Amino acid sequence: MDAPGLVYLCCSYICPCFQSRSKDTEDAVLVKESNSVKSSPSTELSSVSGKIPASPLRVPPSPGRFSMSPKLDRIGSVHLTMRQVARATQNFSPSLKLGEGGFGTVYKAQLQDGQTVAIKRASRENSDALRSEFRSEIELLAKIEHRNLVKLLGYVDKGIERLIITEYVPNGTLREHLDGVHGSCLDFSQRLEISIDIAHGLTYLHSYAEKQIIHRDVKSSNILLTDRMRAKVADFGFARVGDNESGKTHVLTKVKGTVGYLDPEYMRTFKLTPKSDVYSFGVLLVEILTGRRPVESRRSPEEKVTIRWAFGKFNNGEAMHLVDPQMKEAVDKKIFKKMLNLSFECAAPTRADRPDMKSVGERLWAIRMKYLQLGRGE
Ligand SMILES: Nc1ncnc2c1ncn2[C@@H]1O[C@H](COP(=O)(O)OP(=O)(O)OP(=O)(O)O)[C@@H](O)[C@H]1O
Repeated sequence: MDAPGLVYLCCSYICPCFQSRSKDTEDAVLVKESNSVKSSPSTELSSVSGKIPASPLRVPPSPGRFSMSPKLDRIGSVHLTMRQVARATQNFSPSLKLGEGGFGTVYKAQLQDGQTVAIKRASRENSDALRSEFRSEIELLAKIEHRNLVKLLGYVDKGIERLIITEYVPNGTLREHLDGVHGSCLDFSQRLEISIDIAHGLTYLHSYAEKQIIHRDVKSSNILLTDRMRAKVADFGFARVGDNESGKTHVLTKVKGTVGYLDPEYMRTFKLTPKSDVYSFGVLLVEILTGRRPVESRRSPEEKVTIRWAFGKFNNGEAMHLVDPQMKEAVDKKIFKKMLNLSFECAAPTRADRPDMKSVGERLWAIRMKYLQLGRGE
């Protein structure tokens, strides 16, 4: 890491934003409920300063969101009636439940043509409040196609039911794999490939999608894995369209995201840019390398905030103490340090010090080259 980056990080960790969140945001935390015990709940923070409405229901239509198109129910390749959905999910059978998030419940479903899909069903009690989130997810997903992003297949909006049909990604979440829930733990090479996949998915959103998209909820439970351990970024419920076309550098908006992954500058200023995703990616990269969640509440105070703990160890020359003990193979010190360096740069407190997602992908790719050369004994 270059010196300025380190200086900024040091300042931040002496007085970390995790602890010194501006009072106005802390006073007005609107929590997007998460029933998942495994993942950190996504939250929505809103200013009470008067500049930004406190309630999501009072937010005026913003130019950053697409308007609801009447043809929306024709998007995607899968068009289902509620009766077909009921059949495909065996009446939303608990046995087909894949998981639960702030938006509702996700089911595995088998279509009549044999195709397996995932169906996200908005919870009834939240369906009105979450309607805009639902629309946001639909409209954004409909416009993207990339192998590292979960693909939207269809959508149903009938009466009180709101359902999103996406490709089914069969191998659980990244967090589950770091927890060893699926048997063997991820080895270093898998972690490196997964990091590259995530970086590529985010680069597409930031730089190559029809409109710039900021995900806003990059975290390990939103990364789904395929049978071949390729990663796909999921859950666009919080995604926002960026404002790069009009030449603006940021979008002014309520703070949404998940505690521990949230960009401190965005939390402080309400200014959202793709660099907020870069910050979350930095936190996620530390999680991938160490296996630890961004906030480990049961640990001693100096180890609670993983990135701060990791940065301290790294600066004390103890980088190799950070290797996830679940990784059984010997991890090359140089390669590991390069990855840590990159994660700290991404999680720099000031966004100007963070690289953009495209160069993060390129740097991970260069690390991969080095890693492969080492494996060949070059
Ligand atoms: N396309 C999919 N294929 C397979 N499993 C999925 C798919 N989408 C979601 N899941 C499963 O359902 C769970 C819940 O997903 P969901 O996106 O609703 O919530 P979350 O991201 O875990 O939480 P939150 O919405 O609060 O951030 C995921 O953790 C995952 O296990």
